[in-house]
Amino acid sequence: MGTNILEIHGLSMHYKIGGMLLGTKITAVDHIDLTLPGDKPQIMSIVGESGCGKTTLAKMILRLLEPSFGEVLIEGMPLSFYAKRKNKKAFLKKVQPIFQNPFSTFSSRKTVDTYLYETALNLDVAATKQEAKGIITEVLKSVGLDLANVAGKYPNQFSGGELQRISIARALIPKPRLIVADEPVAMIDASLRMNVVNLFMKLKDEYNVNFIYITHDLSTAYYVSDYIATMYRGNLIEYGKAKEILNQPAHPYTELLLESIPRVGKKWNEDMKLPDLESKEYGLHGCKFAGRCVYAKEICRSTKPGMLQLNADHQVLCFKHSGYQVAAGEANIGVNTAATGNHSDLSL
Ligand SMILES: Nc1ncnc2c1ncn2[C@@H]1O[C@H](COP(=O)(O)OP(=O)(O)OP(=O)(O)O)[C@@H](O)[C@H]1O
Repeated sequence: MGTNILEIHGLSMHYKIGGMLLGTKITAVDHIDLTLPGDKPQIMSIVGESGCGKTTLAKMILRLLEPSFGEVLIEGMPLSFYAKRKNKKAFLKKVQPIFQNPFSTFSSRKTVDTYLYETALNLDVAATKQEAKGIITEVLKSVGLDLANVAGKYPNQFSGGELQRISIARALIPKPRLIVADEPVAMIDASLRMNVVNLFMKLKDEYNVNFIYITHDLSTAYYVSDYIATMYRGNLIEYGKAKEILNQPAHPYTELLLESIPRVGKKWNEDMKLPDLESKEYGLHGCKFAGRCVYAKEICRSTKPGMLQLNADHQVLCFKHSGYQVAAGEANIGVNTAATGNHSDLSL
């Protein structure tokens, strides 16, 4: 068993909205624990609708945001290690980002191959420009492009799909252990999305690299993933092996999501209406999904569920699986039995 590629412990992010006095606090990521095993390269998708906290989680993994609480470890090393100036390069050699809009990744005034050479030389992957050229040729070939056709061109001379493939090639230059791709197909023509997603599957073995694929695009997520993490209003509500989640979704929200993926490129089912305002749901005391859940009982509204381990590869944040009992040491402490109504038999 290899070292876990990613471990997340009690990770939270609070944002303040509004002024110092009248402002409110939003918990965009709420005490998330998650482990991605490192025995073989994996693709883990983080799925959830707009505003559920996916980007905030990704930014914390990429060290672009400092968590309010908790920690992230990459191959056993806490991110705090990379905060030291001398270790910043080491982080970029291990973890690389791919962003949603490839046109904002590259400046319109610089040729894209300049970026590729800079990455190879600045991260000490190559000692000379000639050596860098060999590496760049190889990574571009891996994403189906030829250096001769890329060299000397500016971003606006490429399509979105081509430019995103160049971003992927650039991320591969240091042969990282983890690539965090935040909505990498969102700005690409629907017909080309599968090309990019298929590339992830090919590259994970070719480069022995793990991917975190953040997306609204459920069909590609379920197609490409080894692991799936579903988020809802800042909570990780289900996590586990993709096959198991596809065959036996345990959370009512994941069930709903699976019902809504008839075709590639499908986003969220427009019929899925929110009964509560988003910010109101964030502030709910119990399960954030209770207002939309057909199985919800009183306990779901009054008490925050704890993560329940269904088996070694599957966990869920839902009372349904514990027969609406509070799991010992899991649910939030200080459960008000009066608030839980007739659930006086709760085993805390
Ligand atoms: N800098 C910020 N200040 C205040 N609130 C923020 C900030 N960034 C994000 N939020 C809020 O935190 C919540 C989670 O946002 P986040 O962007 O992480 O979600 P997301 O799932 O990535 O959404 P999307 O798919 O639309 O990008 C949202 O309610 C959002 O409005």
